[in-house]
Amino acid sequence: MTRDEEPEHSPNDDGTDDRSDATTHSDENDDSTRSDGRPSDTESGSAGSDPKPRSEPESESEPEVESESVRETERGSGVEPDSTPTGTSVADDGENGKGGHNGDNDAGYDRSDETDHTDDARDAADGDAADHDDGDDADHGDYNTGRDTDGDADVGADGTSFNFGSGSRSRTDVDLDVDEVLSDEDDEASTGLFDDLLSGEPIFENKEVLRPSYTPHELPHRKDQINKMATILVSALRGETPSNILIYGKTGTGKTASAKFVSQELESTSQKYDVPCEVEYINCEVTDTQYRVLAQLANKFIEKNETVIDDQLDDLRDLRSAATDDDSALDGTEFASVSDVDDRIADLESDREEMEEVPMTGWPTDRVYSTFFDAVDYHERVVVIMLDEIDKLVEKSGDDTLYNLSRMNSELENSRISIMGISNDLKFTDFLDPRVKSSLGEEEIVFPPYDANQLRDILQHRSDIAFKGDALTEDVIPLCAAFAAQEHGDARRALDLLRTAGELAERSQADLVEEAHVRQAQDKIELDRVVEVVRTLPTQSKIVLFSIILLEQNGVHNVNTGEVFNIYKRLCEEIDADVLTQRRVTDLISELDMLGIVNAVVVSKGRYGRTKEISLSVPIDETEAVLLSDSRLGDIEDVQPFVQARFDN
Ligand SMILES: Nc1ncnc2c1ncn2[C@@H]1O[C@H](COP(=O)(O)OP(=O)(O)OP(=O)(O)O)[C@@H](O)[C@H]1O
Repeated sequence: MTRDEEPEHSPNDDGTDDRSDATTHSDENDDSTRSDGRPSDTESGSAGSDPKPRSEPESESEPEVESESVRETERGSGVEPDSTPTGTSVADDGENGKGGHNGDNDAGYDRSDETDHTDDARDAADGDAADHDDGDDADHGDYNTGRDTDGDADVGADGTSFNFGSGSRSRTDVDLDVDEVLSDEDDEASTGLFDDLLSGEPIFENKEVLRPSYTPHELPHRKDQINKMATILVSALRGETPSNILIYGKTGTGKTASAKFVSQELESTSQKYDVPCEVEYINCEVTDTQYRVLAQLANKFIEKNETVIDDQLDDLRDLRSAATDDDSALDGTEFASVSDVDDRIADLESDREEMEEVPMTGWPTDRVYSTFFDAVDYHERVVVIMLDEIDKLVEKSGDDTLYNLSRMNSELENSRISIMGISNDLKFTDFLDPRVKSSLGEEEIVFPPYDANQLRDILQHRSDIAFKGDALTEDVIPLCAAFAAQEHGDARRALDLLRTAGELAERSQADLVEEAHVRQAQDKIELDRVVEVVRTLPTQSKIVLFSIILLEQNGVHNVNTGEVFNIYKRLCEEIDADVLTQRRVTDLISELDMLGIVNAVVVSKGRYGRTKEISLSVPIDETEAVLLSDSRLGDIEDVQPFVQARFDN
């Protein structure tokens, strides 16, 4: 029945991959560097061209260690300010010594302005003492001010109480009050590191609304697209089949958010008017084979059918017991007798029993298809199947799924389906069978990028819910909007920037989010991107990049391909990797250029011809750290000597 009846035993059929999986580097690429004579992906030209391999089997042991170190570096670069404005510890009575956090903890609050303690006092504090400290005692040599907040003695770690009333401290003034100690200990137990952080006035009212998972109720500047979708889909509420829709637009232009918004409205209106209409959403970046798409749909409909059957069975059993007592209960129903009701109950029970869930692997695709078909056609309804990132499905497994889905209506008896495909790749339809292409693209809706003013409106709407009143200085939203407008009008980027800026402000315990926080956020997001791109490069590209870094570290800037190739060869020998040709290395450098990791410019050298000058466009230390986190490059020991050796040549 289906065009493709091959079972698809995709390595991903375990249902475990997700977007993050899709960005980890592939083992296949690593294979390219083995010197065991096996065919090399990289040499064949495939590796290196895709910095984000999709849901292939991924190396699950992606090294985490170095990303930590990169994060450390970020902190060091001022991304996470490490001190608290003076006086913020006022509310911290008794907490300085908690768990050994004594003023220089790494949670972003620093009590260094009150560290004028004696060593003994510090010992006491470190030892989990109930050291009451009111935060404005920066200038005296005593452990505490005498403004003892509980009006009684303070107690050291060893159970000794200190009398601070005189402003001096003496171990001879031991005056231990056991109840006090115990009650102080109780206080200690109830306050701690997190209480301290929580006690600050948070900047956020509801941070969740800035996350991608949040579906906004208002979508400024998408009215036209939303109305067009609604105009097409309204026929579902009339029991007719809506045209298939293709939605295009660059990333972050609100395609998914708008489509989900319209779907929610459609479903709620269908409930209001009691019209059977359902929307099923599938993210094809995750569910990227025909088997998995059909299995997921089949299981969703089976679950819904079971609920419908259970409800009907409940009603029938009630009717049956009423009719057993009094025949007239059947008046006005389709049943003439109690035995008719029994027959219907038996039918439904057998239907329910036959509904078998599709396993995520193992069945022939044809069986999955027919199970899905039966499930969707079980009762009358209009179904809209929303295939987000539809291009990923086509790229991974061709257009068979779309072909089969788009032909179903001619065979379905009770139900009708309509497909809504969403893509940020405008060209993916070039790869479709012409019949699929024309059927799928009955209606097309384009989502243009947002400009800075539109992004500003979007941010304003969200920030009203996300932040406490007046938490943002007035330049924050325009700056986030301007940065994101440069990134092809990406609302996701704008929201990420705003959220990250808020988090940075919160971590530094600032009262307001300011322009500087947005700039730090921009740097942080950019660095995260670089780290991710570098981390997922094929090993050969990593070696080439590492060669460029080594040259730069040794003071050689604007290097040419020959120089890179020399170092590259030495590195390959060192880690026992295949050595590609210089021509191939030149290609890899061009790919790094396209990814924005290096800058390669062709310069004319007069009668010596033209040459490529290559320089690094990303932060050198962080990039090196990421490269060294690769287990193969991590094997490179003491690279310094041979870089120098190269210059000695
Ligand atoms: N007009 C808008 N108003 C409010 N929020 C928006 C708007 N447009 C986009 N967003 C938000 O921006 C983020 C990205 O939007 P969405 O996921 O819909 O983009 P997309 O076009 O589907 O991107 P991709 O192609 O990468 O999946 C989401 O958090 C979404 O809520």
